[in-house]
Amino acid sequence: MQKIVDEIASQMASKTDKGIVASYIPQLACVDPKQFAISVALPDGSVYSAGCASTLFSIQSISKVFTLTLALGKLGERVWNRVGREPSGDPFNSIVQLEHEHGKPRNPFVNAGAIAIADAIIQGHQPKEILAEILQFVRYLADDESIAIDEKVARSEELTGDRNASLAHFMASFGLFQNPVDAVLGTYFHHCSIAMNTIQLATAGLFLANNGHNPITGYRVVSSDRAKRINSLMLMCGHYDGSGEFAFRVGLPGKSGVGGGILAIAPGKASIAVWSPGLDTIGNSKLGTQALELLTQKTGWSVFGQ
Ligand SMILES: NC(=O)CC[C@H](N)C(=O)O
Repeated sequence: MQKIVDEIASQMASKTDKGIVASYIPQLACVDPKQFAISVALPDGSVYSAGCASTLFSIQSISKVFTLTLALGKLGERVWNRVGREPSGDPFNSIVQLEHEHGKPRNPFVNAGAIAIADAIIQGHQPKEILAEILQFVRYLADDESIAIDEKVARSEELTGDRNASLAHFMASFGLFQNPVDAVLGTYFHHCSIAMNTIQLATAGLFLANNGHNPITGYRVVSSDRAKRINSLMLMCGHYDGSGEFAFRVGLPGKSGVGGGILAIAPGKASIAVWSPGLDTIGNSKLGTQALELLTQKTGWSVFGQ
């Protein structure tokens, strides 16, 4: 495995088109687009990495996998009263579907869906308490107490978050929110601003590759049935309107973030984190996708067959 990840990192280093760094969140535009990292965590707890695997990056929408998992734990099937489970076929921050579908987002991974999930998990608590709980959950999954929120990124998102505020207020106008919109948005912006490296992220995803069981701590995080369902949502919706292309090229459940990270799950085999900040036109990591495509070609990992 070490040889495979080393080969992938050296092939990615030679690519000239590394995509474009997200600029609508100004703090993300400051990141050097030449960076690349990959970590592959196996169910026996071993992790194989190449590139700048200990460099922290903004996990952005990958955090939506963790908040969905928490929401399912707190609300069970009632989560599906708040969000659907269908691919949107629209950009992550699109507002059009929301009007047709009376304020209920298509899935928990588009921005509107994740904002609705943030509202669902606050349950009358202070946003600070919920953020502490989200962070504690991610630290537990990654087995790393050092994971934190990048306050500069959170502030940058808040200052430029008009689109997300529009989505939130629009949903609230249907009477769907249980908490003040500002509290919900603050929670959402902050969980998107969690900073992690690929080693931590690949480790945090292991429960999804291991039937809901965290092989490092020995604890069950979710039932195997729930892990299967989270994986299916990642496959169908994890890359927004690029989900079909990602399934076609990579063949694994995956969740991307505009920070350039992708968490991909090969059920029963591995949890993989890649990071390269340059994005394609849809907002998914350009080299990250290419690296995962190469990895699945080399390993034969795919949920669709060898
Ligand atoms: N695709 C993403 O990673 C988007 C998340 C980002 N925080 C936003 O709200 O726009």
